[in-house]
Amino acid sequence: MEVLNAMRIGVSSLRYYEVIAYVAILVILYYVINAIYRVTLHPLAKYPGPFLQKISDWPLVLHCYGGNRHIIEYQNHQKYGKIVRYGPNSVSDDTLLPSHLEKGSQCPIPALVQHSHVHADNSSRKGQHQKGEWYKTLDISAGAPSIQMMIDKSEHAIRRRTISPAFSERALRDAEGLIAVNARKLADAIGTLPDGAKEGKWTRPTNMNDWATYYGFDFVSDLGYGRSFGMVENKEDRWIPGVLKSASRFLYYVGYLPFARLLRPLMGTSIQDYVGGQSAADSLKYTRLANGRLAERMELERKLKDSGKETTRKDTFHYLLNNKDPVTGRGFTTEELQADSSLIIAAGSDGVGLAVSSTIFYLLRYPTTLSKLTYEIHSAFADASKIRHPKLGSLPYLNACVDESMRLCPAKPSTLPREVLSGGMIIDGHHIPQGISVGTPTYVLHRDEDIYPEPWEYRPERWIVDEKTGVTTESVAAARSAYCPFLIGPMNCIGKNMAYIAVKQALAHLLFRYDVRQAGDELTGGGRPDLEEGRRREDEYQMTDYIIGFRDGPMVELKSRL
Ligand code: HEM
Repeated sequence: MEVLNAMRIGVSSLRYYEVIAYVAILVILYYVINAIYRVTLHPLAKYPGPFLQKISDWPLVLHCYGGNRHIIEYQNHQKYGKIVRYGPNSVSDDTLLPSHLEKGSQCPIPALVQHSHVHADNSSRKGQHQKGEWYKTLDISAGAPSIQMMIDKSEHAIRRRTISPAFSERALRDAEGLIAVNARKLADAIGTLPDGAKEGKWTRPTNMNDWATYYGFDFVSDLGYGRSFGMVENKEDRWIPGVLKSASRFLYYVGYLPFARLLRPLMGTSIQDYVGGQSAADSLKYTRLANGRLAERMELERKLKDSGKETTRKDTFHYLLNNKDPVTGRGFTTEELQADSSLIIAAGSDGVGLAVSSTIFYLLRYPTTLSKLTYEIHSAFADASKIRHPKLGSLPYLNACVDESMRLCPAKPSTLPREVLSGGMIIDGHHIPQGISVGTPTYVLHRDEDIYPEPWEYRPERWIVDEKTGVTTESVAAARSAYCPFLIGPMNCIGKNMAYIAVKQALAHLLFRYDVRQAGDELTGGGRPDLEEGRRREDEYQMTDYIIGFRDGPMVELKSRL
């Protein structure tokens, strides 16, 4: 008691600035001791990585904020090797297991794609992992998790079963007609650019990425809600892609903030309109937009039911509003539907936009490839109305061009975090303990020169077995097995087949209708010598990584071929 009294007297006799100084010293001491622990006794202490990233998560937050995380990850793996510690509790692994290659395995699966993206269903199995904490901030504003946020595997499986009919073979067959309408509108709209209408004239320069992005949003909303945004034809809604980009940046870095869990309860409230800058406000604006789209669609469904009519068009939300999980009988709550509404617009639109604009960039950079692809498309279809599957899906060069674009520009280029569960897991012979975040950076993996010789080159031929080019069955199998723009396993992209159709429809319609050339002396959209290190390759289409790869350019001109 006396001691306590003495302490109280001691503290009360301190001046306020002395108290602040002592508190500051204690805080600094805490961080210094923590940093020393993280580089000495911490279970990840032996793994190489940049010093600041070993002791703090703040560099990662800055990389996400700056949009260059994929580039930093590439540089780190070049410098430190296959396993890199990129945060106090996080490691990434970028290469194939050498043992698989030596054995000449048909399916040399990358170390962490195998472990972290293909989830283990047996909960007692060693090597268990689940999606990391970062996922908890995605789509959080809706008040319930979206399917992508579902961390618990059995809960995810229920959600996936319920959503699956919207992406089934049958749904895809119905979808292609609608996607083709959107692709035709894209080609029509580009043709009405000034000058292009006059026969034999090139259009004025236009930004291919803008058009590809409008198309991505239009097809996703048409397919999702039965009503297109109409961005290709009208300017009214063209503000939406900018808001999504800004919102995406916000959700990216906020999810990695060391105090993210304290912020989560505030997310989705009007506080975001005032605190957190423009991107926080945009995140809320985007949520309201997605909620609004859903509310309209729910109202339509209600009216249809009241009138006893069946919908003639089965869009994605027709399935989501009416489906129940066949095993548990559970349907979706409104909050879950809102979260999936935000997810589906974001997941579908920019991924497809990126694949289309990056393909056009690389085709302009490689004129022989452009000629070969144009020839293939023209030989396959007598007129634009015939551009449909199964023929569209069977064009080997088009398939190879699309795969090569997504190899170089995967829509989610950086490490997607997976958390190791109890029992730990073994990666490349290393035991990684529980609680550690692991993952594979797709951008880095897709540039592994053992699997993709001359990895920076856009070479669709690497996907086609051909004696003349020296591409063997084995090399194509190796390239395929490490290829993961949609990830691998039960939590991969459910819209993968739809995305392929949308990308091929757009490219086929554009190249069928037009000759395309770069506008001006330089091909825009690539790296430049005056940019930061890692962004200086003129032949590499540049992405700004805010979860999804955002981009600009190329500026193009088009001339009608018909
Ligand atoms: C080229 C285009 C696309 C690419 C590269 C792509 C890529 C991906 C990736 C990598 C994931 C996993 C994300 C994670 O685990 O964090 C994912 C998930 C997802 N994607 Fe896509 N996507 C594309 C287009 C689409 C389209 C068109 C749709 C729907 C219309 C869609 C719907 C979804 C959904 C719903 C998920 C969550 C799946 C789940 O958690 O079970 N995506 N996508």
